Amino acid sequence: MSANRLVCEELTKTYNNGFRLGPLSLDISAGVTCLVGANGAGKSTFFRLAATVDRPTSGTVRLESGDSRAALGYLPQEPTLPPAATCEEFLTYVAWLQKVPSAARKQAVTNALSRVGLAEQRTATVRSLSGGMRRRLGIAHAIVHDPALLLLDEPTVGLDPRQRIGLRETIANLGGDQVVIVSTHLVEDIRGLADRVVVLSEGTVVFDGDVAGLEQRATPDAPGDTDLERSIANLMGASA
Ligand SMILES: Nc1ncnc2c1ncn2[C@@H]1O[C@H](COP(=O)(O)OP(=O)(O)OP(=O)(O)O)[C@@H](O)[C@H]1O
Repeated sequence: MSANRLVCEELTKTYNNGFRLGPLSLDISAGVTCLVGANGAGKSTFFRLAATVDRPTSGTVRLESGDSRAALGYLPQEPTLPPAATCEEFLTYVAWLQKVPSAARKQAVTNALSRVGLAEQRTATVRSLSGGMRRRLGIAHAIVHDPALLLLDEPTVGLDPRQRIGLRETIANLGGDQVVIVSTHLVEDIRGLADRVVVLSEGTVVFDGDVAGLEQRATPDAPGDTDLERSIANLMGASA
């Protein structure tokens, strides 16, 4: 049985513009966790620390993995995809980079394409894909090596409503024994996706719980059309 967890202990990151993330102490287990916050709340900063592409000012973040699988898949906010490559060529290259053994590479690419609903686009070039398909290819690139921890930074930004629904279904189906963390500031993403919601405001955790618990935080005077919108509006202003 898998026991994958992302564990943060007193994690902080300070920038010289005065912004400070944390201290965060979080234990995130398998399933989909949505990291929610207004622009500048610290979501991408957290992702860069969790992906170990940036170092904390203090504290620790580590993946505790119950098996020996590859550690990390990371979809940054603006992934770079090679326009002239086909989906298959690109993912085969990524699988090689991620040290998927050559005998298993073809199957890994097939699995990743089918998990994101791009099986029929296998031989299509990246430049011929729609925006939504490119986002899904970005996710395929993050999951081709079946990582224990999957970090998706604002995967639904820039998509039309239909594409967002499709992508949410793709992400919801990933779940399983992976720790999946999705950053978003879109309320409908949270409702469609989250097993757990962590709301950040100005670098601090102001809510950590499930969607039902989040809805209970709504107050009638807050802006928004639903309890979820009203509670998030409240929380985003919480540390202001
Ligand atoms: N490399 C950096 N150097 C200095 N300051 C930074 C750096 N990266 C982010 N910041 C600052 O840290 C704060 C948090 O930024 P961050 O990008 O983590 O927020 P975010 O929640 O991801 O926002 P958005 O939704 O706009 O992407 C901001 O004040 C930002 O200006």
